[in-house]
Amino acid sequence: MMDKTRTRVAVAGLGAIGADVVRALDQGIEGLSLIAVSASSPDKHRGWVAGLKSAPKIVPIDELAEVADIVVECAPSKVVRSIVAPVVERGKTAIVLSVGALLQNEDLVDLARAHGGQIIVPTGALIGLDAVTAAAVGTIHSARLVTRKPVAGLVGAPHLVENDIRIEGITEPLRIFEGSAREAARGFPANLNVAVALSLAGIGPDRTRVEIWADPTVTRNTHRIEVDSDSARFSMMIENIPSENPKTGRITALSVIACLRKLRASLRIGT
Ligand SMILES: NC(=O)C1=CN([C@@H]2O[C@H](COP(=O)(O)OP(=O)(O)OC[C@H]3O[C@@H](n4cnc5c(N)ncnc54)[C@H](O)[C@@H]3O)[C@@H](O)[C@H]2O)C=CC1
Ligand SMILES: O=C([O-])CC(=O)C(=O)O
Repeated sequence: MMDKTRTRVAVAGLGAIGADVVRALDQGIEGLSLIAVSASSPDKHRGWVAGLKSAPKIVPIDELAEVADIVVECAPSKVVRSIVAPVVERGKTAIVLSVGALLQNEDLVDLARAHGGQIIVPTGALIGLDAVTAAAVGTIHSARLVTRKPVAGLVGAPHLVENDIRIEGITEPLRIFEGSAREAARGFPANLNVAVALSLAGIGPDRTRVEIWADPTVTRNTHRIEVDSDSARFSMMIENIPSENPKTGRITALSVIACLRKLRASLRIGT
């Protein structure tokens, strides 16, 4: 029987991030129960899901909000709206990984506000959002992100296709984009969530500057942030080991798990 004091969590998408988050919930996170998952091809995942201790239900994404208190979105950006809207409309919590999609669906935040729901964006593949959100309480003068990714982490991005920029076979680092976080999200919807996360933590998608390099000399997805504010100046770099999905760093799923642990933890560290 379900323990009513536990918060019911559902996970939408069982790819690189979602599968790790499901495994962690199944192994146990204080105060949380894994109740349901969604997959684009349920039959492919049925055996794996049945083998979990918690044996969550597999339901379509639009049913997750009914059965869970918290829904973790780990799916492609095009389905973010159909996952998040029903959750926040019910005054519940959505943890969103496809952060870039929030820029095309800004009203989701208004919807959450109107119904007492909440959208949580974990630090994900980035570093330092604790410091950025703290600095944003004061005044941030500038925020900049420089991303370097191996070619495999960038191929197929709309910005490259639309501008006929070929990166397969390059032998030296090539700067493929410079612009705002909003433009980066449009041009690299599956590769630059970090730019949008930084911008939402700091000075917004239009003032946050982004540079992207396709770099055949790196094996890791590398992000450097530089922030100048009236309380501190800082720069930080993270070098992410790609997961089974070359666009996604391994640390991203761990960031979600850390975020879930914080929800009900007796000791909570960090902003
Ligand atoms: N915030 C951050 O720092 C980061 C965010 N991301 C984003 O997180 C999201 C998930 O990333 P990954 O796990 O690496 O992607 P992935 O491609 O490995 O997994 C996505 C999964 O969603 C499933 N899916 C597609 N449509 C669905 C539907 N209608 N219902 C249920 N499942 C569906 C796919 O079959 C796939 O298994 C992506 O949008 C990615 O861009 C990725 C890395 C870092
Ligand atoms: O660094 C990573 O692994 C993922 C990334 O850039 C993103 O999705 O924004």
